[in-house]
Amino acid sequence: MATTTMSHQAIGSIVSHRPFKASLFLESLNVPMKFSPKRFKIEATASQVIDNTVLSPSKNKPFESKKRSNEAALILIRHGESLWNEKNLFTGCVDVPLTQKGVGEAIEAGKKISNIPVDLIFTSSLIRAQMTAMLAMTQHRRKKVPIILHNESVKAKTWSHVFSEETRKQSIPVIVAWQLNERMYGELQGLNKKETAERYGTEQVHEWRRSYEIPPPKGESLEMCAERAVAYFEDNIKPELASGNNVMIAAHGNSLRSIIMYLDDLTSQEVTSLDLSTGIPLLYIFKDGKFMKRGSPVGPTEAGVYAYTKRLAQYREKLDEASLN
Ligand SMILES: O=C(O)[C@H](O)COP(=O)(O)O
Repeated sequence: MATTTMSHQAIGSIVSHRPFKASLFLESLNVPMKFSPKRFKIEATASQVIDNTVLSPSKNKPFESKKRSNEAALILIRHGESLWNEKNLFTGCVDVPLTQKGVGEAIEAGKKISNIPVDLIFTSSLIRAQMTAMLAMTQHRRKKVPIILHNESVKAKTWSHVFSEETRKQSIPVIVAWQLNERMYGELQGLNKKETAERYGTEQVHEWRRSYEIPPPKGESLEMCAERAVAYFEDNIKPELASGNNVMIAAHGNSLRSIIMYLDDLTSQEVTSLDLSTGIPLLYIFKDGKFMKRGSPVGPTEAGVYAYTKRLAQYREKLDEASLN
């Protein structure tokens, strides 16, 4: 699992973000709600949130929806713990499944976002991200069925066609994109992270893992990973958000770091101290062409905190609780 490596300054700037302004988001969906001042409790039900979204046919996806709202939610989730996270091995593009703990993290992440409408899911082509997306959706209040689209060949597409409009409406298309894969870790894939640090030095390994420009031997730098991941985001995901579709992306530590760098306008220096925990969902609202970070929801009926890591989320929660006592 990833550890927190944010500098104090960076932590200060992140934890100082105000809690998730669900009001703004829900108001835009015409959801009647009451906030209790304590913990900003949202009393709108999930069905109110979902039912205020209007389904309609659309462009290239079979089950798309169109909103009355000019806002859309974007949820980012790094996959839960994988079997190689557990063993502390560099994984990169090696396709490793989740551990039991990772399964639990994905389910917990799903509970936190269970009230946020999801119209489209993007995942990498790696099983750990796909498992995370699917497990998270088992917790969703709306109980729509996530269905992986198979557009890799005409046959795959025709053979997986759904013939009922009603069934399609009760489904969420899942789009698999290799561009969202973890950065390719080159000759580090399969090596133990601690042993590699002992062999090459902590500083060198930190540079390979966290710097923007420096690639690991025969692998991708974060910059190279960003070139494909951010281009994919701009070409395929942003237009969906712009047309009002609520999107969830289940991907990886570094493909998401590069997307967050783009969304939060981080410099290549700032991104070196950005580390993501497994299974912490992050919510953004896309409105008027801009991304606003809203937080990591702490529970389906509660406001969130803005935190990239579990430790920061817990820290922020404690601060919030202390300020209310
Ligand atoms: O590919 C891996 O090993 C991890 O998923 C991410 O690696 P990192 O912790 O070095 O970013």
